[in-house]
Amino acid sequence: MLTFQGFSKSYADAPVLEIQQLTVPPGIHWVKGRNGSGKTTLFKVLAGLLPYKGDLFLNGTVALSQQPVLHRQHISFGEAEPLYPSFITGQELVNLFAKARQAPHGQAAQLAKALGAEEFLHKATGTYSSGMQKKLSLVLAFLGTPRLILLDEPLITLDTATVQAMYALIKACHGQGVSFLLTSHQDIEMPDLPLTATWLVQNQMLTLVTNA
Ligand SMILES: Nc1ncnc2c1ncn2[C@@H]1O[C@H](COP(=O)(O)OP(=O)(O)OP(=O)(O)O)[C@@H](O)[C@H]1O
Repeated sequence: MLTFQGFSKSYADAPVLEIQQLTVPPGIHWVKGRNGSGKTTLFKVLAGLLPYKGDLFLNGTVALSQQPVLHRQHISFGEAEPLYPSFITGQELVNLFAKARQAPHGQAAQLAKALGAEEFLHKATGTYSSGMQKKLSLVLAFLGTPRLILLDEPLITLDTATVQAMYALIKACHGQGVSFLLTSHQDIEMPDLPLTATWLVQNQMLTLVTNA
């Protein structure tokens, strides 16, 4: 699903990630690592938000650095602590993302309903609680037809019902061939999620810990 070749990421002269050759297969992957190990940096690179060296391929063919439009259509990213311009409404953001990602008709409303966001999307995001911002970020992450969804700390600030709704969405998308990379500091039980593998970001590398 995701192939790294001679990949590295540094901030100024400080190396954070160095992955010479690695292929992550399709599926649902849990990415673990200590604070500051490089998980968010990895996700931001994969989401096309940060520059890097080397090559990254999605499904063997899409070279992410050379096909930025396809890249953003195929990989979406839900940030750990999303922040939006306070004056814009959730619905305006949803409409923007739906258009940019060519989301199927009706998908945005379905996602908003499933994640319990429909009752507040008409309000400006500056009025949202952190849980409401998180729900909006999940709606945006699932919009369109991404092949890989990156969810950084998806559990933080979500209530129990929304966590279950998110698991159901992950499971449904996985059934349609979508892959996921998830991070979490909480050792949570995910009995309903068919986890493919667990990875560790450590010493600048991404290392396989367990195959499910
Ligand atoms: N914008 C930046 N400029 C310089 N260094 C940065 C920047 N962002 C992150 N770093 C550094 O990169 C390293 C990895 O940070 P990153 O945020 O990716 O870690 P993380 O594994 O997501 O951590 P956490 O679990 O605490 O969220 C850290 O040493 C951090 O100080």
